[in-house]
Amino acid sequence: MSKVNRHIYLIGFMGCGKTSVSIAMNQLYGKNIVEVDDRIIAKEGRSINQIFAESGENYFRDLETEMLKELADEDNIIVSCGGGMVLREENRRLMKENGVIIWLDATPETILDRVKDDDSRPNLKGKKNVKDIKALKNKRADAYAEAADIKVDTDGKTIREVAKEIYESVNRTR
Ligand SMILES: Nc1ncnc2c1ncn2[C@@H]1O[C@H](COP(=O)(O)OP(=O)(O)O)[C@@H](O)[C@H]1O
Ligand SMILES: O=C(O)C1=C[C@@H](OP(=O)(O)O)[C@@H](O)[C@H](O)C1
Ligand SMILES: [Mg+2]
Repeated sequence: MSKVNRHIYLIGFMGCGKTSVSIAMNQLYGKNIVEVDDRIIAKEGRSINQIFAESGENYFRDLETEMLKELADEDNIIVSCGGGMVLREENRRLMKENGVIIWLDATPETILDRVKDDDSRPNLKGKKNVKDIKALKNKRADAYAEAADIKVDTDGKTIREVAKEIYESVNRTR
């Protein structure tokens, strides 16, 4: 085991299932989970839509980095990241230093189907169509690929199946 601190970081585009899969990993395997978005909401006392509208995306990204630094000191947790966590090189480095990084992926069609009725994501405002999702996903693809240790395609799999696949592949590498 090369890394002392073995968090599991879930990364990937919005709607690929990071939040749901982390909850399933808690239910199935008793793993402690941290939802970075929830920590930010609690710290700020406002929604992500409000934070973006009132303080800007860059302010939100600063909070994400701050959270990653705080979480580095905790013990063996599953960290459900927001979809933009990988955008900063510093964040990718912090995750690499502290655990194994799992990239959850899905096709734009699947993503659209999963996010279409949810208005809690400011970066999807006015972009709930395959073309725009594909474009933003492509823009971020290199960052996800650069960060990831393991990629899991989630199309056609249940949340529990994805959780099981992650659990098994992480244990194989440990
Ligand atoms: N593998 C899956 N199969 C079916 N629905 C899924 C799957 N993964 C996530 N979902 C659904 O998609 C929506 C977005 O999932 P969420 O966990 O919030 O994704 P993320 O945190 O990556 O944005 C939720 O309604 C969730 O129930
Ligand atoms: O990809 C993004 O830019 C974002 C993804 C969201 O998290 P999910 O990926 O869990 O939806 C949340 O952090 C915020 O709305 C920004
Ligand atoms: Mg989420």
